[in-house]
Amino acid sequence: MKQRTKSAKAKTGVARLLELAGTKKKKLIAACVLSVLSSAARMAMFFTIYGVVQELLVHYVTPLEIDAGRVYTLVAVTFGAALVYGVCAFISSALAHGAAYDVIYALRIHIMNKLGRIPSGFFTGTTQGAVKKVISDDVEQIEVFVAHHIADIAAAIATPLFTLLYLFIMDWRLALVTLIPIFISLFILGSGLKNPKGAQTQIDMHDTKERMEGTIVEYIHGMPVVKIFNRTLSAFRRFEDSISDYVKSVERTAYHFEAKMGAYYAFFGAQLLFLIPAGLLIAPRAASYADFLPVLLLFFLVGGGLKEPMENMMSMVLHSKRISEGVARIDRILRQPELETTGDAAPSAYDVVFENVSFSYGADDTQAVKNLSLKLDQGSINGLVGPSGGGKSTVAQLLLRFYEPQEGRIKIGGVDIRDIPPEKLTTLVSYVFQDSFLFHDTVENNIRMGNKEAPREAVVQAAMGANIHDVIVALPKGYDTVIGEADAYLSGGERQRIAIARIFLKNTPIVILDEATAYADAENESKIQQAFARLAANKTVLVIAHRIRSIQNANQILVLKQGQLLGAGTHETLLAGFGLYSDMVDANERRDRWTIRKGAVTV
Ligand SMILES: Nc1ncnc2c1ncn2[C@@H]1O[C@H](COP(=O)(O)OP(=O)(O)OP(=O)(O)O)[C@@H](O)[C@H]1O
Repeated sequence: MKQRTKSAKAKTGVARLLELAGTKKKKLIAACVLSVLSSAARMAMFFTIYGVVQELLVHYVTPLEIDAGRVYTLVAVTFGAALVYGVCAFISSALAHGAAYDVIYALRIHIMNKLGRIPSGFFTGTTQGAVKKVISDDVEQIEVFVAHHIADIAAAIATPLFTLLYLFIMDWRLALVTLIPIFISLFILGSGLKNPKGAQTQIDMHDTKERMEGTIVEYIHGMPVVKIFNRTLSAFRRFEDSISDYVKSVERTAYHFEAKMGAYYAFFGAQLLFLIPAGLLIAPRAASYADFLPVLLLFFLVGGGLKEPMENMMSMVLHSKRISEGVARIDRILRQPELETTGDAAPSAYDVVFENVSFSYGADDTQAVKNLSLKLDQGSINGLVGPSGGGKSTVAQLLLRFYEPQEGRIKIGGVDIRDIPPEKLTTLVSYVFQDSFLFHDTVENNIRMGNKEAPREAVVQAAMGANIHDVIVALPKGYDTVIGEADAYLSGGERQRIAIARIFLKNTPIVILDEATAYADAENESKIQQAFARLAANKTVLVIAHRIRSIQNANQILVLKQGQLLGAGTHETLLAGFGLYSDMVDANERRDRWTIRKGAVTV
């Protein structure tokens, strides 16, 4: 495994892409061989046609001497070559496409598996967008490359090589003349691509395109906020500006390459321009006009035939930079450090201990948790309170190993969580997020996320425990209703109760509830509170709470400020002896007394 990572590090660009495509090499090699064969058959047609033309021209004054047998054979071979060309091109393309889809399927699964092993803290808002781009766009680019370019390259190298060899044998002078426009056009293209200004215009074009795509996604996501604040026009202006920036960068690139690309295309197909004068010069010196004319015609024909494979090669070279960037982005994910597990322990007790834990999100960030030590007894309910930004969510995420602390240890039942395999840890700790994500799937499958093997009855029991069963059965298709489809609208509190049902079904001995009542209305809140009370029975529970009311009966309340534990105790002991806590309680009570009367907020 280590060796694989080492060799993976050594390769970049197309070489790395081929490595990623590794398992499909046989199909790809077969596709390349068939592509070369189809190209060879295509070129062979030019030579057989040349044979026919030669036969007819040599005997144009004595038609009776035409070797009909040779002509028929050549015509038959031409048809045969056309057939070989068609069949080989078809099978080669089918194999390359098959390999490409296999490769991108395997690659997407590989990336998804890897994502499962990366600490969850990796997935912030920004990385989510980047990961989405890698899995959809970059992997898709690879499909285009594998399906279309790899086999083309084989043909693009083999066909001109063999053809030119044959042409040199036929007439080396005309062969050299055939090469002149190709070399001139390649030189023009190369100088255009190498020019730093040209390279910069291309980079700008890609950057502005990415910015435009980002703005489009942001604009659509932020549409409700834009509307609420009536910022449609200004938001739209930003969106419009990003499109116009992109258009301008495309224009700049087009202007920069205009003359060069024009010259490139003009020369690339300009064999006749050079062959006609060369032919006129050589013809008078040829041994026989009837012998030379078919050769010249052959060069006319084949010169054009050389164009396509070489153009494919050019297009591959032009695309290879984008492919390299995409492969580098895929590798950035594949090379993310994974959660390291140092043991295979399974704790038999479920108390939680933080021992001198310190953590900061980045090297330059201040510590979100500072030398924190705390204990949650098995089967106890613990409230975690403190000012916003105090580190409450960070503590919960450290217990889930979303991040690794830089110092200290976290233990469950006396076992360091680094010694517990991640798949085991998820069976010990569950987390009800503030904003739980529901998949576009049936209600039943969404609850079953908690336990894939659970029978329908267990799913229903869990929904009952979470106080959501009645809402589910009232949906158009009950438990089979697909969440998010027409007539299957669920309120925020209802969605949260579905998330709680998941945790019921998962039935872990340790549960973290993150401000789960923050958005609920009074009715929802009491239903959620009941659900929590049932869920918490006999479990070690950590409630991250903004409402002191919801945790004032907890066995222990922990007060966290700027990442430090400032106090721990019951509601009563903290109230009696800890100023910050009583201030928080006062503030909470004032907030809970708020009423809105006749449009005025009174305290
Ligand atoms: N992904 C992150 N990257 C960098 N810093 C972060 C990240 N998440 C949180 N922080 C910082 O860590 C500190 C603690 O944040 P945390 O979310 O744990 O506090 P909190 O007490 O849960 O806040 P709140 O009650 O507002 O949810 C804050 O200064 C915050 O800005």
